Amino acid sequence: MTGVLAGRSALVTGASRGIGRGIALGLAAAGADVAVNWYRPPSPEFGRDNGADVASVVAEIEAMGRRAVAVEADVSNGAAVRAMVDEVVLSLGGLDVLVNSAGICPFHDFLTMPEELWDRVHAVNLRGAFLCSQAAARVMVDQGRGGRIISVSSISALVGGGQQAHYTPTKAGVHSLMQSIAIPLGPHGITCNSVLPGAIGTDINRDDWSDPQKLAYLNGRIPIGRLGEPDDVAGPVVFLASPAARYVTGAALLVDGGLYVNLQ
Ligand SMILES: NC(=O)C1=CN([C@@H]2O[C@H](COP(=O)(O)OP(=O)(O)OC[C@H]3O[C@@H](n4cnc5c(N)ncnc54)[C@H](OP(=O)(O)O)[C@@H]3O)[C@@H](O)[C@H]2O)C=CC1
Ligand SMILES: C[C@H](O)[C@@H]1OC(=O)[C@H](O)[C@@H]1O
Repeated sequence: MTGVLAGRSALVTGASRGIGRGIALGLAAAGADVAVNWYRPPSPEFGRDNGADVASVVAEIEAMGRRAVAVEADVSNGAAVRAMVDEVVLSLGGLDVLVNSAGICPFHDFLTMPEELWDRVHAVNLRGAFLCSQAAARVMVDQGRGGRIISVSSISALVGGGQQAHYTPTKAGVHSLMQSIAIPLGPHGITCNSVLPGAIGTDINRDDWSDPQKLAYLNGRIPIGRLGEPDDVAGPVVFLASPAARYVTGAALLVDGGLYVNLQ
């Protein structure tokens, strides 16, 4: 879908690596200028500093002839999110597409799960999607030319995970958020949808999938015959961002190679 997003400005959260990075590159390949969100943790115990990763994403987008800007913000922090959106509008001249991709999933047993971990996963995954969607929607409404809000939910919105009692409710919540905000934003020409990726190889599941048995099990359940890659998610997101999807709102699109339907 080369060029379908020419003249559009997009913000992708959590775009320093993984699925968000793939989406940022996909939107740029379709013609959009892209703001690349990343998060610098306050100290190493909260994660690594991925400043170098985000610089390489910006460079790749610029090499396609598109404008790109790196915007640092913790998506769970309302003031930081609103400042980020202001910065995007200043840098790119507006905002037409928001993709909520930032997310965390520190696997943990349910019985010993600390409240703080539950709160942090909800803050980044669900509160972050709310804050970014609200800030972006305010700009889109003021601009008066419609817009697109697309959230990366998950197959985990539909099924459980034994080590993911904190995570799966956030992914169900993210899709539910898109359904609810599709209603007030529809009259402004802003569509709100979610994509539900299945098993996509990124840093988020690197440790979990280091177990060869688990990897073989997952591979065996996917009718398409392989795990997903970030670029597999980018195509459906570009579609939802494109004029072709103008009448699609409040929808959820599984992007899982058939994993969900393959019970036996
Ligand atoms: N991989 C999979 O199988 C699936 C993933 N998903 C979802 O896809 C999304 C992306 O995950 P994936 O690419 O796999 O994971 P990665 O761990 O590779 O990437 C996570 C991204 O989120 C960013 N991030 C984390 N915390 C924050 C924060 N507080 N503020 C801003 N950005 C933050 C990271 O930024 P930084 O580099 O700066 O730390 C990074 O760019 C998540 O929402 C996840 O739930 C859904 C279904 C399947
Ligand atoms: C992090 C997991 O491996 C991954 O995230 C999801 O949302 C998928 O359902 C997988 O569980």
